[in-house]
Amino acid sequence: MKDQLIQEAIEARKFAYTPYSHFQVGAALLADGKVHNGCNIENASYGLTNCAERTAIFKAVSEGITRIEAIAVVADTEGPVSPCGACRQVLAEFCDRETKVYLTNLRGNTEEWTMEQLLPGAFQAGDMKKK
Ligand SMILES: O=c1ccn([C@H]2C[C@H](O)[C@@H](CO)O2)c(=O)[nH]1
Ligand SMILES: [Zn+2]
Repeated sequence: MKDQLIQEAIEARKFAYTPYSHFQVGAALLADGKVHNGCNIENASYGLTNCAERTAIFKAVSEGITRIEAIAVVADTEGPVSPCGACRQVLAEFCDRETKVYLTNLRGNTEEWTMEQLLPGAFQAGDMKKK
């Protein structure tokens, strides 16, 4: 599954809309036995850019998934790509602490992280419960 997710992320990356940064990113996640992918989508108002990870997550959630089983992210970086803080927080909403996150690049340098390693002590819904 790891290799399939990476391959699907590489494919999705080709659709990245990046006229400003020219930095293409792809992501692919497994949920309920199905793979959902996404690419980064930039905007002339730069701050409205949506990263590949969040595109894949939002696409999957809008098709009814509730938990992510694994996710791969790829870019043409020196080492494995490193997801931004916003994406780490959004991932934390739909991943368990032990969910595998495969970070890689086009040269095949791959690291396996867990959600807990990616965002230790993430703020989650349960934290809003009053004692
Ligand atoms: O993990 C990452 C890091 C960056 N980007 C995008 C956002 C922007 O389009 C471009 C440069 O930051 O890369 C992602 O999609 N995912
Ligand atoms: Zn991001």
